[in-house]
Amino acid sequence: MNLNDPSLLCSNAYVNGKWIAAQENGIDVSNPADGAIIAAVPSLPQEEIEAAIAAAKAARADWAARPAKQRAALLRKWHDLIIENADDLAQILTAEQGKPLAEAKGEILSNAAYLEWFAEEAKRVYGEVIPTPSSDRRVIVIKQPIGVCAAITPWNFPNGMITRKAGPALAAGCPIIVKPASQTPLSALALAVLARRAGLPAGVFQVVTGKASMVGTVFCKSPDIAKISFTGSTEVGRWLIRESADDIKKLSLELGGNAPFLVFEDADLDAAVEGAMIAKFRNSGQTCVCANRIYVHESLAEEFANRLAKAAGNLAIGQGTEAGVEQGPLIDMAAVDKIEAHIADACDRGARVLTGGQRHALGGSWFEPTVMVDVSPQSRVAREETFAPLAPVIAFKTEDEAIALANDSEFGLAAYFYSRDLARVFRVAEALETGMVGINTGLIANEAAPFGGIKQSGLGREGSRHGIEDYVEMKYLCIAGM
Ligand SMILES: NC(=O)C1=CN([C@@H]2O[C@H](COP(=O)(O)OP(=O)(O)OC[C@H]3O[C@@H](n4cnc5c(N)ncnc54)[C@H](OP(=O)(O)O)[C@@H]3O)[C@@H](O)[C@H]2O)C=CC1
Ligand SMILES: O=C(O)CCCC(=O)O
Repeated sequence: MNLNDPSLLCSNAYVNGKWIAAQENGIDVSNPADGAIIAAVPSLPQEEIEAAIAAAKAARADWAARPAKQRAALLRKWHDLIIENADDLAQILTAEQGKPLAEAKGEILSNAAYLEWFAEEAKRVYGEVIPTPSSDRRVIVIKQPIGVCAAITPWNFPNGMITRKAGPALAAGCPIIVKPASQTPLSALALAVLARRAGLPAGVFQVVTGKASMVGTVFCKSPDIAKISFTGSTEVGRWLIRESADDIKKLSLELGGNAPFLVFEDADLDAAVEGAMIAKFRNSGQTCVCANRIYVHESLAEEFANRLAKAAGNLAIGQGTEAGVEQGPLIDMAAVDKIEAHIADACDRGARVLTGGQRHALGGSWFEPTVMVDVSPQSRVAREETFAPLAPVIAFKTEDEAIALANDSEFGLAAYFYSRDLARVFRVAEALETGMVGINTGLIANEAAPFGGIKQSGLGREGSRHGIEDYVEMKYLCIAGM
């Protein structure tokens, strides 16, 4: 890595304003492109996680008491430093995660926007005065920070998932402790370097690294953690609910998706193919809102699949650091095993591979972008999140059938559809059982929008004015004797 500011490549955990170096039992961080070890971060013992919680608890009252404008100014400074250092942050991200540099920089810039957004939103956490049923009383609602928060973040957006959670927490007046994915802690630690540089006080923003189950248990069992925000697998989300049930802890959960992508007979086919390319192959298919199953009206299915296969077959594959590369390696070999299993299962049920279907000649965890047709709706790929570059095309006959297929899932994060019929646009959008719907677009996340799911895809929303509500408690003041 050739960084303008080498101090951003930090392998120390950040607790109470101090850096903690790895001992001999550190966690190796490797580059998925070549397996090379980039760094080792500490596997912190339980006492250090408890120390981080104690530091956050100690910092809480001062942080919450600061005027929102002051908190906003610090968040804004952090945001500006992230933008200034975006090229270095992108190199660190690509080195540990594999995605192309341009995508890495896109992640950094588009998610720094959440810090800016919530810095502005901090000043608008309004209460209410409610007219009462009796004239001698007044009802006032105030909103107060929820308390110390913990965030557990995944490897697919190692930078963005942190700013999305830290932004609203810090804006609302809550200290936050982040436990990044063990595969990608360096982006989190670089953010800590910049948070410190921006002037965020000790204990207000901390990054701990270590064994996930231990850290998760300490967060869940600590009476001093008021809320946990998690992005990752549904399985771990479920575990967090169970583990924190005794304390009735507040949870925001952004879990698995299985996004349907529908193309109706009145769709603009070029636009639909372009949208599917983004919705499916961004981050090599490793996003929770990735199109997982593509339902196309039977009159267009073959044509759509052929065009999609052509576009997918043209994607430039290589090291994320090479200019022009559009698909990096998958995060690890388990991801390769999963896509292979989904392809084999679909083929066993009669599907045809139009492009891809194999490990890429580059070896390692690279996999060819794959498009399949004649996929059975019963296939694993239609029922489980593949989290890899596999686009299965399934034909449908009627709008009702398409909606029923789309909704036939325990997940409800994102859905996409393409149609130029206004009445259908509203009908389908309202019928889809997901928290987010992309209509004639394959890209839906931005800081102004409430990102989140229904069903088993999670709880809470990130972004928009709603995002800060997850980090405040409402208190009702009943004033009598007026
Ligand atoms: N919604 C999304 O954006 C994501 C969805 N996924 C889905 O999950 C699948 C598996 O990916 P995987 O990385 O294993 O996802 P996980 O849910 O296991 O990991 C996400 C985060 O949770 C942490 N974690 C794991 N176990 C625990 C625990 N017991 N207590 C507290 N924290 C825990 C991980 O830490 P550590 O890294 O140290 O194990 C990581 O920081 C993917 O194939 C995909 O389907 C995965 C990532 C993101
Ligand atoms: O995969 C996720 O967990 C978030 C996706 C963010 C985005 O779409 O930019």
